[in-house]
Amino acid sequence: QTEVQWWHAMGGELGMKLDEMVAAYNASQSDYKVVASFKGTYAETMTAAIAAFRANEQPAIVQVFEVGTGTMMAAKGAIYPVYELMADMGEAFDPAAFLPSVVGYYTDTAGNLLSMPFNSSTPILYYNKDVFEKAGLDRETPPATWADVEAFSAKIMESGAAPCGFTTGWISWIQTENFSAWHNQPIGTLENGFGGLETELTVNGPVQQKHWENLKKWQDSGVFQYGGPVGGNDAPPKFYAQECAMIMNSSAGRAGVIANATNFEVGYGMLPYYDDVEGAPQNSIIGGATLWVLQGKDEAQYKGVADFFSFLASAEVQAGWHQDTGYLPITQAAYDLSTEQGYYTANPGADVSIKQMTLNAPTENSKGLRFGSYVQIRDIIDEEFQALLSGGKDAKTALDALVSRGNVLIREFEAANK
Ligand SMILES: O=P(O)(O)OC[C@H](O)CO
Repeated sequence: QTEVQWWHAMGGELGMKLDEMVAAYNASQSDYKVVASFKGTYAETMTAAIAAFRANEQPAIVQVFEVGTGTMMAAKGAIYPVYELMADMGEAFDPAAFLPSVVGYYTDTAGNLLSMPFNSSTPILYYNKDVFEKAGLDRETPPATWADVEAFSAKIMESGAAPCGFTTGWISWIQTENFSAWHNQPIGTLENGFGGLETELTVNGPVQQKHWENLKKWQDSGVFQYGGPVGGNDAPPKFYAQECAMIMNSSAGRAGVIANATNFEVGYGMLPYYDDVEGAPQNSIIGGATLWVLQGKDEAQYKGVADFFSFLASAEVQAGWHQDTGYLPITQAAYDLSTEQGYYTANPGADVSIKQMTLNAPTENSKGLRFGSYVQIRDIIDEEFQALLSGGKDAKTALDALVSRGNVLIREFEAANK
């Protein structure tokens, strides 16, 4: 039996579902054994894999979050592009089976799919229906606009239904990147970096500035409680404990919500938007991760990888993963099967993520983003946001600093990868 190592970043409920999926694969055949190892956050997993590659101790498969794509694409000698792997191993593979918004994110300029789509998400809004009702709000109506979020939060806090209006995961991914796409504002030049390495960040526009200003104002008045840096991992507990009535988080937060929000009813809504911004709401962009194959393994292992990828992409497995976790159904077949199985009818709100992703045809501001060194730029976003919250900088100064510090990293990346 050939062992195939897979390093991943799925903790908590997501990790348990992943382990179940791997066990099902291992039980389904006897040639290969996939060994899944949890390596921490997305950033930690990626750093660990890069270090392991240098020491020739890399796994065959590593899960890398969407913002690591630029870095992985540039690491040419280290990666085994998935389209090449599947062809070399004689494994049938049709990239057209995946949704265009997912494939487009991981395709090179020649149209080749470089990494294996696996867990794509998009951020949505979750709210506490019971708290809404206690506050005299309609329990079936989530806020549509940021003005609604503010007004609903005031009612919730004044009535004593909950001490905080809302919290959020990922200031970078949700309140900056997706916020920009949702309002049809550019994150950077050259189609948010898809058009080439000579790109620059432009995420300090007036719309983003107004939003960061508001987040600071809402933090000061208690309407908003920050979910903490590193992905906003402190946000879900505030929602589960009914401290904050609303949370904006990954659609894949659904698994955690179902497991932990057991004594109140949860409603689902799209991300709020500012209704005075032309073109909003546009569409949200994907997050989550894909599976990258690393060089340096023998053919038997790569055959195992190819076989495992076919298993992961099958309609049954993808539909199960989507339904269990809240990740998007990344193939049309997984969506059709979920529909046929009655999943969306039985779980109202479970399709909010899909509706939001496909609300409008993507513009060059809302296809996603691709910048070099973006993992480090994410850290800069967190740092500048902290500086804003602590009162050290105003929104304009923080966003301007984010852009100029980020652009230095992008220039260095461009110089190193020309
Ligand atoms: O928590 P996930 O897997 O939905 O990913 C969120 C972000 O996209 C990570 O960059």
